[in-house]
Amino acid sequence: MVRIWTAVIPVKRLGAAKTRLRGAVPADRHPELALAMVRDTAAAVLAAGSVGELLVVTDDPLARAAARELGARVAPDPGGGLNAAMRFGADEAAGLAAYRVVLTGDLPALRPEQLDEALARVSGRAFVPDAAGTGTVLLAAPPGRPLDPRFGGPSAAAHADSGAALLHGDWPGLRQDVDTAADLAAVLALGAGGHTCALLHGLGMTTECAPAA
Ligand SMILES: Nc1nc2c(ncn2[C@@H]2O[C@H](COP(=O)(O)OP(=O)(O)OP(=O)(O)O)[C@@H](O)[C@H]2O)c(=O)[nH]1
Ligand SMILES: C=C(OP(=O)(O)O)C(=O)O
Repeated sequence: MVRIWTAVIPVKRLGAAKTRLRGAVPADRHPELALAMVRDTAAAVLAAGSVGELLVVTDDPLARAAARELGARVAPDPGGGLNAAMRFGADEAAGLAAYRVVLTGDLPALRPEQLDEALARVSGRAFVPDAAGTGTVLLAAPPGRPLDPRFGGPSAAAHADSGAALLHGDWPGLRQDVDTAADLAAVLALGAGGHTCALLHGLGMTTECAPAA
């Protein structure tokens, strides 16, 4: 039986987002890059067959508009940082009765089938580490189970220590979050989603864009 998940993506105000990525594109295009990555992540999540609904938790007006345009629901940022936003989206806005999965909004090479495959392997509370192995890109909780997110810093170890199961699989697009300019190059090599690729193409940073996922 295919389980249908409610996905949650938290998004920081774009003007304050992705500070470690600053300098990868001209400063006046930086918020656009952060938004393009959110758009590509959200579009791939919404295209996943096992996702029934996407909830974007943000106070950013442009991110709210983009999320709605894609067909996502929007919830306000409760304040208190990343984990508070994830907890609010998953356990309160979506509700404990749902199958819930949170993803970071910086996965522009995500492919829907990689997310479907990862979600199909979830039993209990579970997570997917990022490409570096230290951070987390996805945390899932089954009905009745609080999400208990521990993102920020070396969160893969924190999630494992909290009893979440580590999901194994060949999901390069899912794992490749973008924190630095080197991550952006990795995403281009994997095939960035349409919004991110178009922006980077316009800046002369890549010669071609594959069709969006
Ligand atoms: N709603 C909400 N989302 C957040 C908050 N802090 C981070 N996020 C989001 O959480 C996800 C993962 O965060 P990070 O990869 O650390 O992104 P970041 O904080 O923009 O990046 P740095 O400034 O480089 O640390 C991204 O989708 C962020 O937009 C917050 O306080 N509220
Ligand atoms: C917030 C996190 O991501 P990053 O370190 O990639 O910003 C995390 O992995 O917990």
